[in-house]
Amino acid sequence: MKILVTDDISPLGLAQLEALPGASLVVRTGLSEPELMEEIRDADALLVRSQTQVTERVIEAAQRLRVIGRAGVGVDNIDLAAATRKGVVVVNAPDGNTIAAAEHTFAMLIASARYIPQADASIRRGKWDRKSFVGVELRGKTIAVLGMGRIGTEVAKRAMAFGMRVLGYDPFLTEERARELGVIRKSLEEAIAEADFITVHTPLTKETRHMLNRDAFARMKEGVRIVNCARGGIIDEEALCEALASGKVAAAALDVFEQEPIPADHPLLSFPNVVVTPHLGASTHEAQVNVAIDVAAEVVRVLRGEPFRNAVNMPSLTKEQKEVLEPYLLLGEQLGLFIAQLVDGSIADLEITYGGQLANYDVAFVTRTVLKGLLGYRHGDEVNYVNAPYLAEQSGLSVRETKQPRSKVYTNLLALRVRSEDGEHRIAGTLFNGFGPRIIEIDGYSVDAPPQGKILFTRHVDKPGMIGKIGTWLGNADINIAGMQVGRKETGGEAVMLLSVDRKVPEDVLAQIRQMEGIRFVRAIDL
Ligand SMILES: NC(=O)C1=CN([C@@H]2O[C@H](COP(=O)(O)OP(=O)(O)OC[C@H]3O[C@@H](n4cnc5c(N)ncnc54)[C@H](O)[C@@H]3O)[C@@H](O)[C@H]2O)C=CC1
Ligand SMILES: O=C(O)CCC(=O)C(=O)O
Repeated sequence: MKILVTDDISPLGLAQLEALPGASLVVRTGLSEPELMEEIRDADALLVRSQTQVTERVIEAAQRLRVIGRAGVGVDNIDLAAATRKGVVVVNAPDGNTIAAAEHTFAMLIASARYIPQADASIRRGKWDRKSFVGVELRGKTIAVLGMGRIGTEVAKRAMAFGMRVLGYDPFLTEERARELGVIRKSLEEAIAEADFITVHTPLTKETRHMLNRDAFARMKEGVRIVNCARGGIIDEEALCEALASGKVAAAALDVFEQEPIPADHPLLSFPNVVVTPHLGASTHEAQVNVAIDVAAEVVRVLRGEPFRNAVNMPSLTKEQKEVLEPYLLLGEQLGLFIAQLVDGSIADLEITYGGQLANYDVAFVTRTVLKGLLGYRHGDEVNYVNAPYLAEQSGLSVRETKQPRSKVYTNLLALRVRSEDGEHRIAGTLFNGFGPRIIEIDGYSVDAPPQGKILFTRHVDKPGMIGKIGTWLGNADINIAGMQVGRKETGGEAVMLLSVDRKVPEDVLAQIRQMEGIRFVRAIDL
């Protein structure tokens, strides 16, 4: 198993990966895209920080890749859509560098308010200039924190400790949470218009790209100070240069840039009131150990097939969710796999009904397992929990989830209905206390069978001798029957039968059974 590491990641984290049986760790930093494409070809896992650009071409070149681990928060250097398409799970380490980034933001804010780097440089040039570096105090000033997530919140707390009035803008910041933190909740327009200092802490997304643009700078106070320790691109650098040149912006402190490394002749570097660092927000010993240990543990979990917490391109389960939902994950996949084998032709739509207590949970992950079972039957190993929803969408399958919390018959119910060119099929399952997952209904007939193993499923006329004849065909083919379940709605109507068999019923035996008088439908199911 090859684990490729292409950025500087703490050896304390990598040790966990080296300890994996059969793992071979390959550390190669500073690779060009073609070199990375070559190196990733036979890799099972890739670990990066922010430097490696994991492009679509790189992901497509990988033949065995299962996981990309990002030792840090931002994943804008990874083509998530390409990873999802390819079924590669992307995990990050979102908690380990929060404090490092918040403290760096404050270091930058104070450095720019008090001209510390400029004064330091002046002394080193042999001067003792006390007039050029008169700064501003933080106490009593207003700071706008754009993005009140982990880092923004820590920055807000520190700003309050300095006696600042803190305005918070974040679509997910509730009034209650803002009050709890002592932050004044504002719209983006209000926040940037009132602030003496503006600091950004959002990810770089389509919405946040150039969030601070010409228009935004025009609305700001004269002499505002800007800090960006989140991502280059959230601030339009051209607009910032204009605002610095006009004096609208008194100072800027930047750790991140639209292009990294920032070109030495970049116009921003010509402003003496701009303080810069080379993307050092997470560069503390503590943070680098934290993120390396966290991300390596996640990658180990993915490689071992264990549940992981911080997936970026699929939902993760909390410990509590996992405890409740785990048996349904298996049931969902088995029901999906079962119904896929009942259907002929392409499936147009799928309805998943969550009934009883199950309806009260976030069932997104269960839906993924159903899709994996359903699509995996036809597309094989190419389908996994990461790309199943994408592949469903690609194949034009419409998926509908319905919830019926008041299901009276079963405490929990998971039912699938698919519509295809040849009609409709339905299957339902539940979890019986002490008996595990059971199939309880197929095409409207009540049954009670475990969703596993090799099964012969028939729908036939309910008349004497049918079961015996089918049994004889199986006996002639030397196929042992391990269990049997029958179900019918009324005597003499139609019945269904599920025979657990020791090996899959081959096509020639199916053909013989299919020709029997009274047989309506027969399938060899392999779960
Ligand atoms: N300079 C550095 O070395 C580091 C930079 N970062 C950057 O900081 C960013 C934030 O990190 P965390 O606080 O840990 O992430 P987080 O996910 O906890 O917080 C991000 C917040 O931004 C908010 N947000 C998203 N879109 C928004 C929008 N359009 N307007 C306003 N708010 C929006 C979200 O609701 C969320 O609360 C990361 O995405 C990363 O790019 C993180 C660590 C180190
Ligand atoms: O890996 C690094 O040093 C950068 C950290 C960062 O930008 C992040 O975690 O988003």
